[in-house]
Amino acid sequence: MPTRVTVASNTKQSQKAPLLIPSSTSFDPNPSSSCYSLVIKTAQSKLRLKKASRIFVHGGRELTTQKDWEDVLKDDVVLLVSTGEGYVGSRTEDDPSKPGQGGQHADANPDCSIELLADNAFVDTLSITQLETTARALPGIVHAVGQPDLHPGTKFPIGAVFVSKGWLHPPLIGGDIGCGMAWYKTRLSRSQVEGDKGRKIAEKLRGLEGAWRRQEDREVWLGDEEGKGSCSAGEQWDASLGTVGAGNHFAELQVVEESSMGNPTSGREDAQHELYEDEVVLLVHSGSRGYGSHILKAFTKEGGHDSIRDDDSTAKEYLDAHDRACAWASGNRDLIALRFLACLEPGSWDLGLNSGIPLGSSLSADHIRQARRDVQSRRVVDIWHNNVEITTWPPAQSAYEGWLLPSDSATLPDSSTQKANNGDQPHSDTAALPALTAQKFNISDELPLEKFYIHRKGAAPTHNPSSSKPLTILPLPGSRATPTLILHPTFTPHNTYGQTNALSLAHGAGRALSRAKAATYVAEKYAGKANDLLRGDFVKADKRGNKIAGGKGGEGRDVHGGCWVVCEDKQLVWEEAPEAYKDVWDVGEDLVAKGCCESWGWCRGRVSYKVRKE
Ligand SMILES: Nc1nc2c(ncn2[C@@H]2O[C@H](COP(=O)(O)O)[C@@H](O)[C@H]2O)c(=O)[nH]1
Ligand SMILES: [Mn+2]
Repeated sequence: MPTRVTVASNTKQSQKAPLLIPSSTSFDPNPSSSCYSLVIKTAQSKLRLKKASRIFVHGGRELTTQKDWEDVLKDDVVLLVSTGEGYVGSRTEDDPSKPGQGGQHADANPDCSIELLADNAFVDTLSITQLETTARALPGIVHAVGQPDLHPGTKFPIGAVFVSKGWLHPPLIGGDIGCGMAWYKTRLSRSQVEGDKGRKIAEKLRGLEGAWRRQEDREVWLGDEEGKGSCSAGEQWDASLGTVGAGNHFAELQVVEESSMGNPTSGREDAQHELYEDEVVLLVHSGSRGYGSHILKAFTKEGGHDSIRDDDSTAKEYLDAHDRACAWASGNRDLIALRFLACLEPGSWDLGLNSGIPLGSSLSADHIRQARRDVQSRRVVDIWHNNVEITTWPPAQSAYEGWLLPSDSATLPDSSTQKANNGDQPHSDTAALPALTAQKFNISDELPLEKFYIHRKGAAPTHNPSSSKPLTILPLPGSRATPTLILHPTFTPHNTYGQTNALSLAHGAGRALSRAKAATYVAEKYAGKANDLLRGDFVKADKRGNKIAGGKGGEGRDVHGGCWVVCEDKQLVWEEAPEAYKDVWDVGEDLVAKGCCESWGWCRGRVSYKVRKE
């Protein structure tokens, strides 16, 4: 019987061709009638790899000897042909915790389904290779999704989702466990943040970098309502609670420019979880600061595990630590919001200011808990985009039947019958869930009990993981000077009720340029103008709300539409420039076209806070 294999390009693994290798073909690579020669010829003729010379299998093993071919050649194996370059993808061959044949983990699933949700959005081929190799090489992956914001990471792609069975993969979640985004309503009006007012507000954003209050107070902030448990990580890590952090974390004041959610006076009971035109909101993007990477280190290489079998006791330990970091990150976003609100709405949030209520004064735990409740009463939605979620799989159609179909979008459901959100936990957004669906939605009755794990490596969930109920809206941020779209997740036959997109959406526009490339390109383009790039009047909004950079010859062309940026780290000014990111409208359109969501409006950033050196 001939052996049925796939010959694929090592650098572009989606480029492939089937090949039948006759049983008489020699495993010894030297003769011209060898398996090696046949595969090389196929790569040359079918994949146009004229200089084809080396062959690998997933996991990185190179086929150079007769023994390699004997070990590896079997039906359905994928042979990756290189034109001299090394293996592209994650290597498993050197890792003793990953037994298997031919460098492939025994539980790897080379046939796992892989969806790429990008048609319009630019996607770097390296990220597609990373997506495919990760999906096929890591044990237990059953479905992988490249969101339209997919872009290359150090080893794994960002903007990706991996659903697994039997295995947990802490490195996929990465160090910023629980990173995510939360929107909060403010009482500011559009006119208070537009134009030069934005600059004045940016000036007011001070006292946001240092530690917040005392460790006892932070522990209460991170505690439960009864004061019985707390996700405090200890003083070392809690000291950074309430700070935005470096990289592309930010807290941004935005104006809702367009919304299809009516207006607050239309009597909606659950207006907290919807956004209306002209509202001014605060979008907070931050995670678990140093705490998450401390956890990752403890559970990876030095700790002896990269991927963990879910029946291993370490799996529970990791999940417990992960859940704490997620709760910590959520508490962090709430505290950042409190501190910002204290600057923005003076008088009401004194606990947010380190100078507001003297540290020594007796402050009851109730006072702190009340402040957290008050912040949560402003919270529209809070999501984690770096996390692992336990789920049943695939999503049951019946669970989402009756949920908004695209054609229903004009008529939003009456929320008067919906459960009020007391804001006591993240993701508790059920606002526009139709009463009909709310009654029908009983996930535990419908789904098999097998456990799967959704690993989100920079991807937003479509639902609240605690209740499994769909989220009403969630943010799709572009960059510090481009819009944030308001997405409404959908579950229809078009996206197989959330299976296609692995119950997830893009978490941002995603990088078009690596940090290194952006630093060189943007720094050159705006040489000597780092400070101008932070001015709201240096960039101009086009009709879709995207800003056209002032740049050479266009300096200071515009006054309206700009976002004032606080970023006292020059390197970040370059690395985080809007030019470094994909077009957020392309990303949104791809998700809509794939039936994964509807776009319900957009917000324009007016003041974006990254970092101050104080
Ligand atoms: N509205 C803003 N969006 C921004 C800003 N900086 C980055 N971004 C977007 O957020 C995501 C976050 O990605 P992550 O992988 O770091 O979690 C990123 O893809 C950008 O699209 C900003 O200042 N304002
Ligand atoms: Mn993030």
